[in-house]
Amino acid sequence: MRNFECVDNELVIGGVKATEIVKRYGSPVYVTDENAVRNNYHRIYQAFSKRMPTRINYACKSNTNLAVLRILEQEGSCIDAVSIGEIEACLRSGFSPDRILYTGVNVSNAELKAVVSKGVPINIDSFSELERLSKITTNHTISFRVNPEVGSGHHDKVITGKRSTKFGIPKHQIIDAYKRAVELGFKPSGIHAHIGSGGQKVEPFIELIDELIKIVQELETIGIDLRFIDIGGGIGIPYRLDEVEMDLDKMAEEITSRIKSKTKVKEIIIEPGRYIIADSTILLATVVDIKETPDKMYAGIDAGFNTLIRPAMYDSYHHVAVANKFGDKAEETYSLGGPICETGDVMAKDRELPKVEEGDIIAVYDAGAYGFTMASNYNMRPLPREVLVKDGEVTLIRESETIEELFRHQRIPSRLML
Ligand SMILES: Cc1ncc(COP(=O)(O)O)c(C=O)c1O
Ligand SMILES: N[C@@H](CCCC[NH3+])C(=O)O
Repeated sequence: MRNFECVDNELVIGGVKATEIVKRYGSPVYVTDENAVRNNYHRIYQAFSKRMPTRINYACKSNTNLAVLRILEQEGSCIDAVSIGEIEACLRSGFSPDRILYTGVNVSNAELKAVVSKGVPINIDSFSELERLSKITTNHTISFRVNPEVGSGHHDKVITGKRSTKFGIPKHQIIDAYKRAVELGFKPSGIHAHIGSGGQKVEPFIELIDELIKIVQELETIGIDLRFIDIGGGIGIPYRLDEVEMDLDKMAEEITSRIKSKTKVKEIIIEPGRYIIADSTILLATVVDIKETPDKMYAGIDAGFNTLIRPAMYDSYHHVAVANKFGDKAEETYSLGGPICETGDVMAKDRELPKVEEGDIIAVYDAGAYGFTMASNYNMRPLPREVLVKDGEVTLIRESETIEELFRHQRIPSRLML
């Protein structure tokens, strides 16, 4: 969580007052600070690259805005993509196919063919996918995702590495997968696992690397030498004031020292999404309604789980502040309800805030990862704008949808028009 500048009692991001942004672009609006994205990328890249050759595959499912992708392309990042749509976004943003690694789950033949045709390396998730790919081509760069039976994450729904989840090749079958790939004519280049998202502890990553190293060593004894180990993403960030950042330096040291001393592997890949983009972005919303119930004060805002679903979906905590009363002391406890017709549509529960009035601007922190990318049109509400701020300048990077656009894919059969 970032410490934002306070000027004239107002929250300032990237040199621009939040109120100015809302005046110009309306609300709700996602605001991304370009310098923060660049700095986050550097921090994680440096932590690992000073120890061994490192590749950052930014997990673009966290935020696929093309401007964000351009920034990361300029920084030298590579990409973790999960769909042909994400691949297309990255190609359009200037990433060459070899800078993208496709890790799908339950991949259809149509998608496999499309990924092959784009020349993007494939990280295979199942025996079925391997066999189906071999019928399309065996002249393609592949690696395997293993289920390491090590899991971690901020919520049960986002822990991927536990035994028996839908992800990866079961640990006890992974050696056979490599043998089969070689038999089919492939030359597997690496191994991948992802334990889950948003964990704040280093230990699961150490457990993971120990598991991956055991597999790599066994492969080396049968003559299959891998170029890279990809430890996936999942590095959490402090969403609460009293949380501390995970010790990235310790994580990097523990992992890289083991790889270097125990395997022939030459490169580590990390796939951070949240770490790079979450705290770069705030969501600005306007207070439209105040309601006092017998037990609670609600401040009603114009952003609900259609705009940011994490609180409703995972009970996630996002820090909130009144951007136009940024220096004021807290006076009352409010819950921030959204405009969606569901009881669970509460962005923030029981927060101590300055006196909130209609027209105030609420800043929802750490909204850059899995914010816009998980937004929806539920209740027929158009998707919001996104803007980029840098050194006092604001640029629109996504226009909001219009009501008209909500109808563009619907068709009414003519017989219903009679
Ligand atoms: C395969 C893979 N890699 C990387 C990530 C990125 O995770 P995070 O945003 O927690 O770093 C995800 C999402 O959990 C993922 O599924
Ligand atoms: N969407 C989740 C993270 C899951 C990442 C995708 N594997 C979140 O908002 O925390």
